Amino acid sequence: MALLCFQSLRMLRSGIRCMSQNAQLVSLTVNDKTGVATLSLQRPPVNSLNLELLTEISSALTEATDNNSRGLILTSTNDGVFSAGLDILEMYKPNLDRVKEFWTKLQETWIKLYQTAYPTVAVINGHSPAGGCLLALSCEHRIMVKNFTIGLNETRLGIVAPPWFIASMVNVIGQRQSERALTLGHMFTTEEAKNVGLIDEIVQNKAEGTTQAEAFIQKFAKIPFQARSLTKTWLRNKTVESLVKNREDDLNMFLQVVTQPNAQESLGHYIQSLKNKATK
Ligand SMILES: CCCCC/C=C\CCC/C=C/CC(=O)SCCNC(=O)CCNC(=O)[C@H](O)C(C)(C)COP(=O)(O)OP(=O)(O)OC[C@H]1O[C@@H](n2cnc3c(N)ncnc32)[C@H](O)[C@@H]1OP(=O)(O)O
Repeated sequence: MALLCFQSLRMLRSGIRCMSQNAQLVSLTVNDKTGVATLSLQRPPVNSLNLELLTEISSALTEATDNNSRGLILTSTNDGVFSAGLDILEMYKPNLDRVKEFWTKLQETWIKLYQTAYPTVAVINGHSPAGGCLLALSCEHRIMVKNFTIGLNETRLGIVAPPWFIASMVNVIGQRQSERALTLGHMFTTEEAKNVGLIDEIVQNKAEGTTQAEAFIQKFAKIPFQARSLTKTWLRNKTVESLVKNREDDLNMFLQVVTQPNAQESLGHYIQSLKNKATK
């Protein structure tokens, strides 16, 4: 409690204000001087995206809009893992009602993040496989700390990246590079990701990443907000519409693929291999 008060006091002095008071799995703060919001994922141990975390991310994105944020930095409180992607336990031997809600919330969160009116920057301060990579790809600018990995590795798990995951990558690195990366399930090192254009900047640490992210958002200070946001909407509309118009089909396809016995078997082996690795 004392620590909380001390932290709040320190944040107030530096002009950082806490939003999302009820959130537990994310923190949302805003810098009152710049109007830039920071959304930090904080679901230990690896920010895997379960229904509850997705719900909090989605609410925080709306709150940043309602608060007229000038920009948003997406990052993790865990220096080591940005996000481990979708929580595999949501997809393994799933409860049907819950897994439907989970996928629908994932769709909603992606649509919101992909279309925010404000500029978005991912400060990728750790590994970022699969759904973690999707979050980063949905931002407008990606800054990554050295010595980590990022990519859409679904095929390695025996599952398939849905078309909107694929489109998010194609829009950033193009068809040829995406085809190679996705079919192999390749995880790029920070250096490789920079070379292929998957990320825009390499930094030494999160603090440097945050400074660079603020500088990126500051570039838009003199660009009229609505002109910018409408341009972004039109640039991204085709990609988003392809999901918006087919959400039910996408959900059904996901349920069909993920409940296949061979997909369940692959997920089961994968969970076990992660557990074995963790206990070594
Ligand atoms: C139109 C429709 C098309 C069809 C759709 C069909 C199919 C569905 C497509 C679904 C798409 C899925 C995308 C995904 O995001 S799948 C998830 C992919 N994620 C991964 O492969 C990452 C796995 N994790 C790791 O590689 C590592 O954990 C790490 C992120 C590099 C971090 O390493 P480290 O810090 O060393 O941590 P540990 O490995 O020791 O893990 C700690 C702890 O966390 C558990 N865990 C890790 N990742 C996940 C996860 N994604 N979900 C749930 N749990 C995870 C791990 O098991 C350890 O647990 P214990 O402490 O209990 O042992």
